[in-house]
Amino acid sequence: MPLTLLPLPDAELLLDPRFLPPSAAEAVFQELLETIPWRQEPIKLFGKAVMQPRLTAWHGDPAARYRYSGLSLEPQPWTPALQRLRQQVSEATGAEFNSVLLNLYRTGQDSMGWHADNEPELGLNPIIASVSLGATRRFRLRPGAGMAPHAPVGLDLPPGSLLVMRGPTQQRWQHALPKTARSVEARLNLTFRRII
Ligand SMILES: O=C(O)CCC(=O)C(=O)O
Ligand SMILES: [Fe+2]
Repeated sequence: MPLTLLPLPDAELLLDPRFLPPSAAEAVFQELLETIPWRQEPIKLFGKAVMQPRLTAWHGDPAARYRYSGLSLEPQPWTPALQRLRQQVSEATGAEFNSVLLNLYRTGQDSMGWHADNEPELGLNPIIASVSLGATRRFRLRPGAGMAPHAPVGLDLPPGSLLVMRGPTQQRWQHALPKTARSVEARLNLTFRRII
């Protein structure tokens, strides 16, 4: 299936809900669960170290160093599964990526708060390609500071889906992966990025 442009003002958001066929999505989900060195990292919140409510990993080319919420992350090397996914994502988007941030949401209580991926290392209008595996969770978007009001947007991201954020999306919008009270299995998300 092709990537389809979603109608959101001041954003370029494209979705292919079936980027990977179900069997391939399930296979790579299991492979990543078993082969990625998952860690729970602290972040600094108002000067205090707090554990992130999810597990993470950071892989990429050796030069793709990244500062994220007060952490300086050294990338781990590409694994065969990550290399394959990077190649497939590049073919689908026509873009090159030198790193990938992985997030593992173990239960509905794991989450990611409101933010924009607007770190200087990503450049002004970055392309970020997000692959989702495992349980379907709802991804949310809301206008950033200084933007015209807009109702919050919710997007269910099924396993094997590819969501592309590019153009002004990170300058104009924020996104989050909220907790859910529903009982859900683990979800794994990969955001392919280009660190400049
Ligand atoms: O889990 C998701 O879908 C979002 C992850 C995200 O926003 C990020 O890694 O910056
Ligand atoms: Fe993000």
